[in-house]
Amino acid sequence: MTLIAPSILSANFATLGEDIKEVEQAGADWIHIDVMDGHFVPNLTFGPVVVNAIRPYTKLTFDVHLMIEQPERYITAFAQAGADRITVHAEACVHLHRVVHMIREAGLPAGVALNPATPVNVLENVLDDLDLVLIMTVNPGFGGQAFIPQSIAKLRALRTLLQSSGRTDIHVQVDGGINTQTSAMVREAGANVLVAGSSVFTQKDRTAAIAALR
Ligand SMILES: O=C(CO)[C@@H](O)[C@H](O)COP(=O)(O)O
Ligand SMILES: [Fe+2]
Repeated sequence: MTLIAPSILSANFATLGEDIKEVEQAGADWIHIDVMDGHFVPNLTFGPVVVNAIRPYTKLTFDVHLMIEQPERYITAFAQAGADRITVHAEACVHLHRVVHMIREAGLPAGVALNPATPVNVLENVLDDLDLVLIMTVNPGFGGQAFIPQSIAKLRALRTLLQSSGRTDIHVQVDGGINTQTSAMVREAGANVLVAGSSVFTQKDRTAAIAALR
């Protein structure tokens, strides 16, 4: 089954709670929350205070995508603020194994994200502890960018790695440039969790937008 995770990066920040309720009613499975620090990526968004503020608006899974350096400094704070799962970037962690364990010790499923230029083999030694792999299909930092076509070959390489490791149960998430055209391609290549920002929030009919992606 394909899960759709609207990214609130493309929501209206002045009415964030209402936008979240609206996509929940429109059929969203998870709410994708992009945290950016202006260092790891050239953009700034929000921290645990905002996650805590929007928590009462939905019971949907809060899928927190940390695009920050040294994410280990903030795992506990996001867990306490209401994150249901946390994904960190392999490129942002000197001690990736330790950070993955910190997420699990906070009681949450752990994800690792890979930038477009990072090969899937960096996951080999942490795969046992993962619940999700996020293949970035754009360079992280902004919504509304074009899907990078090489991502398809990378998804296939990930599928081969998961099969050879006996971990076909791991969620394969894609993020960036997912729309009605690219969703079919990434699903065929093995993705089962589709993050979508602009292709959901720019549409008036969000129920139709989510259904079309699924
Ligand atoms: O993590 C990110 C961007 O770095 C995303 O989650 C974006 O929010 C996706 O936006 P669209 O490409 O779907 O507009
Ligand atoms: Fe994201």
